Amino acid sequence: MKSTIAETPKILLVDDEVAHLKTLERLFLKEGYEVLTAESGEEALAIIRREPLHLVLTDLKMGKIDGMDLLKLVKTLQPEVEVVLMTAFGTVERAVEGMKRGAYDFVSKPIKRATILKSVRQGLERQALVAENRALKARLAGLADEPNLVGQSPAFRAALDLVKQVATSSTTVLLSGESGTGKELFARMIYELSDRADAPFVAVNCAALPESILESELFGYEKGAFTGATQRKIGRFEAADGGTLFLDEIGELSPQVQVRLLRVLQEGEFERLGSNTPTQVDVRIVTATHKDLEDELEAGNFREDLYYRLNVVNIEIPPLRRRMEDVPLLAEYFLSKYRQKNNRKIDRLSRECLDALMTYHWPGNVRELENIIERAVVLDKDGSIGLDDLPEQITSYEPDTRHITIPLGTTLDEIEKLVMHETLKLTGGDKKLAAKLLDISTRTIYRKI
Ligand SMILES: Nc1ncnc2c1ncn2[C@@H]1O[C@H](COP(=O)(O)OP(=O)(O)OP(=O)(O)O)[C@@H](O)[C@H]1O
Repeated sequence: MKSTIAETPKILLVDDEVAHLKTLERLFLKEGYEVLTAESGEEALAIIRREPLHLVLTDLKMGKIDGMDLLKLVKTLQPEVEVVLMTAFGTVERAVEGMKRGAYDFVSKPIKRATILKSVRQGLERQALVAENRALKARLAGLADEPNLVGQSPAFRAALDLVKQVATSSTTVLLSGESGTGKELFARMIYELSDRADAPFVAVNCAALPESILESELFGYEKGAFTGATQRKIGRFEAADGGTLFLDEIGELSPQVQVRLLRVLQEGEFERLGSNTPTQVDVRIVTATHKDLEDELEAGNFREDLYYRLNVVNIEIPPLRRRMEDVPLLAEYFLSKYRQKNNRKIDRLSRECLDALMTYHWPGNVRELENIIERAVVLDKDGSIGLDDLPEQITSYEPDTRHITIPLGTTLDEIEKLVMHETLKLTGGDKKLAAKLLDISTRTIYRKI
């Protein structure tokens, strides 16, 4: 059976017998694989560090880094890559030990063509299955567990864990995070997981209404309380009685409304506008802000006593650019959402499209990503979302050159070189300035170059 992998499989051959390595290379090239070769364990390690692979076929007995070492290194750096070991007479026991440590198979030298081809093909098939399984599981974990909150990154999970922890109490929660990070969704999640899930969830955006209207919206009014108050109206606090009131953009509250809110929090009661009789309510309050409320405290715009009442538990939702691992999951989620909604047949996001999404800095966070995928679904003509379906702000985005990403598994030596190189690029080749930034002497920088 031919391999079921869609991509061209990329395999690394490692053997210190050069003639043997060449024979193997020809054999696998003929099969249509992409083949990389290494004549030593050290050379192989350098490749494993930088190249995503599907399978490694390595001799067991080599110099300083042997096949067994490589097996462990592969399983550490690229755990999904399958390893097939080649053993000479007398090393079969080591090969069996290798299987225990995660090698897919071993073949004995002298190598028979049919045997090794079969072993590598099967190894590749398993690799593809494992990778696919993992992708599906990650997607399911993101989708099924919380129907509308998608994300797998540790930063996102930590915020979600906190939500689960506090949901069942009646504690006041302050959600902070940039615009579009999903604060409202988090508030709904707190509500859905709480004991109050059968009572109402009422959301008010404090920034959307002018002060006078906000006050009457929140607390309600009696007939005749002001011109136009032709009949009594209950406010959102009363509407949310027994349930949860979500106040979005809490940083926008006027001093007057802050005082009234503080009183509800302290005493569980308030008066409708135009009334002297207090109304009692039992409401759980969840608030959200994209502003830094501590700054607002310092600037005197927000009451300290109210801040401490609201901020009993603070859940910070990280901006999307700090959890880029979530971008592919969210993109897939929105693709399937808008594909269904618009009745479109689009099976995938192209590699280039995903790369572009992974490079962008997402100032508008998840909301921006959602809008972009919705637009792409509507614009798409060929059944696959490509670069041409993305707006210019994404395709022409130049990433910040002041940061570099270094994969784990890079040697300190290489890290040093990389940082020096990038710092010199940043200073336009000015070595003195680079030395200052790196906090080393100019002499050292010349020496290292
Ligand atoms: N983790 C997520 N999974 C799925 N959808 C998300 C997620 N986070 C945000 N969204 C979606 O992104 C959009 C913006 O989310 P939301 O309105 O909750 O953000 P917000 O932080 O309250 O924004 P603002 O501060 O501007 O009010 C919504 O359509 C929401 O459904």
